[in-house]
Amino acid sequence: MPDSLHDLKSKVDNFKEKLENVAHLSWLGLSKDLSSGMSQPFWHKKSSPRKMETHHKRVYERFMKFTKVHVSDEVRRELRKQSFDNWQWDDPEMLILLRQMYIDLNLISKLNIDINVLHEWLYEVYRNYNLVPFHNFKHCFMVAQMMYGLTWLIDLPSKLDTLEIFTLLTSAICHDLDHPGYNNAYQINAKTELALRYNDISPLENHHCAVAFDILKKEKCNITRDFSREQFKRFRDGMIRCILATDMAKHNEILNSFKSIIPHFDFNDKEHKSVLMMVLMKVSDISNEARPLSVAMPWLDCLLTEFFNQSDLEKLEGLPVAPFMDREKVSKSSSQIGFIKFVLLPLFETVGKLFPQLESAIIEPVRDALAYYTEMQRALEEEKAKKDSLAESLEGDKNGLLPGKLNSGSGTEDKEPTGKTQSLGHALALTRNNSSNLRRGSVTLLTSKHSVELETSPS
Ligand SMILES: Nc1nc2c(ncn2[C@@H]2O[C@@H]3COP(=O)(O)O[C@H]3[C@H]2O)c(=O)[nH]1
Ligand SMILES: [Zn+2]
Repeated sequence: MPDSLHDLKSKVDNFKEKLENVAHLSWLGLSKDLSSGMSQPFWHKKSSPRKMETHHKRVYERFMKFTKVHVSDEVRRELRKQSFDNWQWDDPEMLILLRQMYIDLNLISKLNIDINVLHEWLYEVYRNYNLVPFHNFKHCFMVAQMMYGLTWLIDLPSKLDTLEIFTLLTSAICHDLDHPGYNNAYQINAKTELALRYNDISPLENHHCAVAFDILKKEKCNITRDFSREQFKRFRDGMIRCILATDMAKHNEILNSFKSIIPHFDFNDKEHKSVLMMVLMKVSDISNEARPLSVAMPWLDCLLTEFFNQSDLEKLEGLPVAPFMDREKVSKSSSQIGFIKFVLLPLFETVGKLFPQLESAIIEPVRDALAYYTEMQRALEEEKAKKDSLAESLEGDKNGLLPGKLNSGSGTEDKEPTGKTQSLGHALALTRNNSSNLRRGSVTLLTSKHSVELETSPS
């Protein structure tokens, strides 16, 4: 290698090393801003298998480096909160945080888990999540983090045994392994290999669970290595139940069986505990809207991106398309209003009967989210009505029905200076940035707390 090139390479290596060292600073505070590196969503990274391998290797190296770093008490406290912001942390850091959950729940010491085996297992789990918009490693992390937060909030260590706590956290981490980004309906309608293998019965969830046990079969990743036969059986039964419970086709069945035991719930009853574990999995899996808006909104974008990718493919392949996934029929607000009203709140409120602590921690935030999306929907409809009436007026004008009214340069749109806010009630105001935005159908919603750019659906 010529000297000048060698010199340049060593400078680049040096700079890379410095950058990685700066990354350590994030352990000192909680406000690391990675937004500059996020100009493109992570699933847009087009990667060849070789590039992926290199990327994984780098994640592994950074993760291993971080295992030597102490996680501050402040971060450990934050990790227990429902408001935890995953967007501030990158993948190696999230691996460290998952590791910390096992440590802080005393699972390592009580179940005699080799910490190096835990590292290998976590990395292998990470590698088995795909770069899809929603069902990726970050989602696995968030579900595990919610489960971890709930564990402390409702004091599970005093109600469940160590193996059950281990089963819950491990199920949360493994529950979407190798998700392809297309749901069960697609698998079944497209007659994919997974649907054939599992005879159309929860093909994805069966697959996630099978991959989880495949990973544990590797000796260097086997965190259950020291379990007795009885412990492993109990863990395996629990994992299978918890992961299969995340199939939304089972939603009503599980919720109803939980409702029926609430009046006489007994923490000494194995079956009661098992149903509770399934319900906690479900709560954690669909809990994004219990998070602050700044955390939840990007997740909704990810979810809708995955939905729309699927429905686009279904249209191309001539397969049935679910209306809630169809970009022609769904908006953020319509999607969330239905989901929160008919799925989230009935589930969360039922669990809240057994654990009143959930009221302020996750039920109230979900009610706030419902109010927010309801206002968003109202604003969209109002905007659409205005657009429709403007279009009608213009049409009438073209036909000579409204002489001079709109082309006099004093139409409603032109009268209002750019950025003027029109009141839409106390919680929310609708601002038009400028007339070109209006034409594109884009509005900005300003609430007392948040500001959100909206794309209205084409009319
Ligand atoms: N509309 C909507 N659906 C959600 C939300 N969170 C989870 N879901 C759905 O709930 C499902 C849970 O199981 P999946 O992960 O298969 O797919 C998930 C989504 O279809 C949300 O915030 N909004
Ligand atoms: Zn999930």
